[in-house]
Amino acid sequence: MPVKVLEEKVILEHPSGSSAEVYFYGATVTSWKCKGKERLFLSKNSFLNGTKAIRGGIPLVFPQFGKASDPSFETATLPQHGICRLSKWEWLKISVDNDSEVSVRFGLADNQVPENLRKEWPKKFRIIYTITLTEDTLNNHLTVKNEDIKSFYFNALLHTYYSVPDISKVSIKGLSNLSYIDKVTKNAQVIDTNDSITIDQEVDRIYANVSSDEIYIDLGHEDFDNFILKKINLKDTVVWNPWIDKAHGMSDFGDDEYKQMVCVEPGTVSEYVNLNVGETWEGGQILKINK
Ligand SMILES: O=P(O)(O)OC[C@H]1O[C@H](O)[C@H](O)[C@@H](O)[C@@H]1O
Repeated sequence: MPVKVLEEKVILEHPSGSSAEVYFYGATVTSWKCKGKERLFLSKNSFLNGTKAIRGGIPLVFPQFGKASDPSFETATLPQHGICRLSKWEWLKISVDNDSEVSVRFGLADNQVPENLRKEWPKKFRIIYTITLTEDTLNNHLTVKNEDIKSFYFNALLHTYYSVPDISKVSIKGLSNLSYIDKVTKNAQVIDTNDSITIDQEVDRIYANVSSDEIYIDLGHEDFDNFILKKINLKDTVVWNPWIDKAHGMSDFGDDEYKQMVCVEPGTVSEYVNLNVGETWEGGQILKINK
């Protein structure tokens, strides 16, 4: 069977041997294996029982990235990163199943969000999340429909944790010579003139309005394929690694695990999308392994 529906998660299997796992909780993709290797990072300390957002894989951020800076804004009382990663999603079954791809769908409407979160953002909406697996790609596609009687604002982001063999060898290309907001130093605008981003300390950056739709994550290791990330209608990119002190401070993250991961997160977070009544917004990413 190319798709196994278990109690807590769905497993997609492609004839080539690639596979993916998606928890109903958060519709969080927790595993993507291809060519015999795990490509996503999932913390060994992550909660998987629905009591806390899953630490790893691809948590979904919506309708607020981080916390809103304006305390009077409509998303201001939501928890960090919003409601999607804290809600149990509906299984909308298999949409494609053939020799080249396996595709499944999950749904989340306002009335499926836990009551304590729903009251903090009482908008009517429906999200369809489509996950498609091929031999060497994973495609995550979101549609958000406004079913309210008023327009609403939102951020959306795919908080993707890549598994890396050694963070000191990783370089990220496609973001050089761009200004970013540095959340670590609280500097409003910084320009990195290096050809690529390397990580040897805590990194937490928001690159806004990135002109290229492709980002390359080079693992710098001959036994590991690199990644190409193609962004679809997601103009911003967040790069994050907690490094030593922040790693120690997270109960659901191993002290040394910062060496095995990097988050490269396409999203629309520098400005809110204003979605009119009855309208639908779409965005997503395609991850591809690349020699
Ligand atoms: O701990 P979480 O709520 O999952 O957030 C984890 C991280 O997410 C993003 O990458 C933010 O830019 C970081 O500031 C934040 O620390």
